Amino acid sequence: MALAMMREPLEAQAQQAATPLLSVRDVTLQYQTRRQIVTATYRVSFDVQRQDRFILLGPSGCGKSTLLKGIGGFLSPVEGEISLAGKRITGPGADRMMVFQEFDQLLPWQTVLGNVMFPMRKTGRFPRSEWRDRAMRAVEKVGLAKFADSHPHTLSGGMKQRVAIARALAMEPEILLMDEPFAALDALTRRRMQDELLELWNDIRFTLVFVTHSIQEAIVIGSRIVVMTPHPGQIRAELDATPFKQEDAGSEEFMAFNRKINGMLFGEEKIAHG
Ligand SMILES: Nc1ncnc2c1ncn2[C@@H]1O[C@H](COP(=O)(O)OP(=O)(O)OP(=O)(O)O)[C@@H](O)[C@H]1O
Repeated sequence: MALAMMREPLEAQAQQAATPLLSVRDVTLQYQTRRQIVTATYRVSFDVQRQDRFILLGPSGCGKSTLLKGIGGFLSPVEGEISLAGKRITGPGADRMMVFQEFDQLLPWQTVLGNVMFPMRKTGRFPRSEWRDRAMRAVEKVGLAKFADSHPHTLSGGMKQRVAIARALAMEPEILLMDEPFAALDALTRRRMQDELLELWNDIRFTLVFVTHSIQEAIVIGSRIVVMTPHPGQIRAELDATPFKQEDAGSEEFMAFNRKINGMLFGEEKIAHG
């Protein structure tokens, strides 16, 4: 009897472990404009497991940002289903936090700390007494403790992105959604931010869905890479990128993997000549 009672939670635990954190099933996403219906993604399916660094890679206009909007709950599929931990996503929620490319995603009248506390205030996710400490810990994690009382206009682009990342992670979301977060940075800062994001991941092991159209960035950041076709976006391939690190970027294996993805995106001809 006791054993039978114990079995149920174990089975429930096993089932939870087997359920992907995020499941995207046959999802078609569309925009209705005044003149026409634009199909951004067509019957896209993939699963994201806990602690994945999951990359959506594809040419401009293939629907990467639209998929993030769908996962964020800002756009509903016209076909298919997106679910988080087995529950259908029907709208935005604090369990999914987004970081964008734009530097102006911060509130200019709030300090760094104020910005990081803002979503806690808005959602009441944690007790009020914890907001400041939680925000400060996140600000420290991204190396901005000295700038906690500064306003966004006094910060560099990279620092603003760090604040946006701190603000998202401070909410302890189930998934961090990043839409080309480093695309507007100079090459050196971009590389540093990639390293820092990976350090943060090593530390906290969050689940990440990251949009980029840089093959190099996808390989460096990702544990899994979904390669999408041009408009309307579909899945061309799903690849394992765990063996590749930033420091391997010059290796033959890394370059061969890069060429393989390049071929998938731009056709075999480019591989032969590239
Ligand atoms: N608000 C909108 N209204 C109508 N069509 C839209 C809207 N936003 C995006 N689209 C269209 O949906 C398709 C997918 O756009 P999306 O921005 O998701 O692509 P993307 O892969 O993120 O591109 P990029 O890499 O250039 O950001 C494109 O054809 C785009 O023109």
